[in-house]
Amino acid sequence: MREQVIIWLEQNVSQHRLQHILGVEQMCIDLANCHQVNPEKAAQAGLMHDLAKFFPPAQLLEMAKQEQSGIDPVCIANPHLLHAYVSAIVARDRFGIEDPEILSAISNHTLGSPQMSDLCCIVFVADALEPNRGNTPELETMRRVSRQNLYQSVQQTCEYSLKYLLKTQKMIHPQVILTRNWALSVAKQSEPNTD
Ligand SMILES: Nc1ncnc2c1ncn2[C@@H]1O[C@H](COP(=O)(O)OP(=O)(O)O)[C@@H](O)[C@H]1O
Repeated sequence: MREQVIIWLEQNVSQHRLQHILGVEQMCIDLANCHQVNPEKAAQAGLMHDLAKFFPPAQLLEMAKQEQSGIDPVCIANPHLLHAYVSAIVARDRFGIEDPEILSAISNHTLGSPQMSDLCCIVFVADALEPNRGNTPELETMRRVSRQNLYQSVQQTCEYSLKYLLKTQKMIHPQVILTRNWALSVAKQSEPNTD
């Protein structure tokens, strides 16, 4: 299955994106081991999180509309945001993934979601923090936190994304704010992992 997905990715995403995807896959495995999550599921979700990354906007909109009636206005304005949701559709229809936890982790990797599972949290933070994202002090600190407190890591990842969107004057999808508020509220209650 992994080989099949990689062959498909080689034909459907850039080399640069494939390196990112493999970085996410590996970081998902590491974080899953760290936070007692199933590493095979985490690896599959990481490997398939960006299947639709290079689908054109019209295709993303069409595929999303076939699954759900109401596409929200921010996604209509920026259909690229739908690549996470559509990647889950491709994982299901092209690769036969039926596990709702894996499909949900793929679907939520860009915006997150309040009450999301630990598997979802892992893919969400690994997408932002895998090694190919760079080695700034801020990213290094965030990587440390991702091993210690998954919810604090989700909070930081949301804030990192929000800072970027504000700085570059991009439209903000409100779901990331809901995710950030949820993660903030649970972060303090969760036990730090002293690994
Ligand atoms: N809350 C948000 N609102 C609007 N755009 C967002 C939001 N979060 C991420 N994006 C944008 O959506 C695109 C996809 O995000 P992401 O899946 O994290 O992609 P990448 O792996 O390319 O960074 C990026 O251009 C990112 O800036």
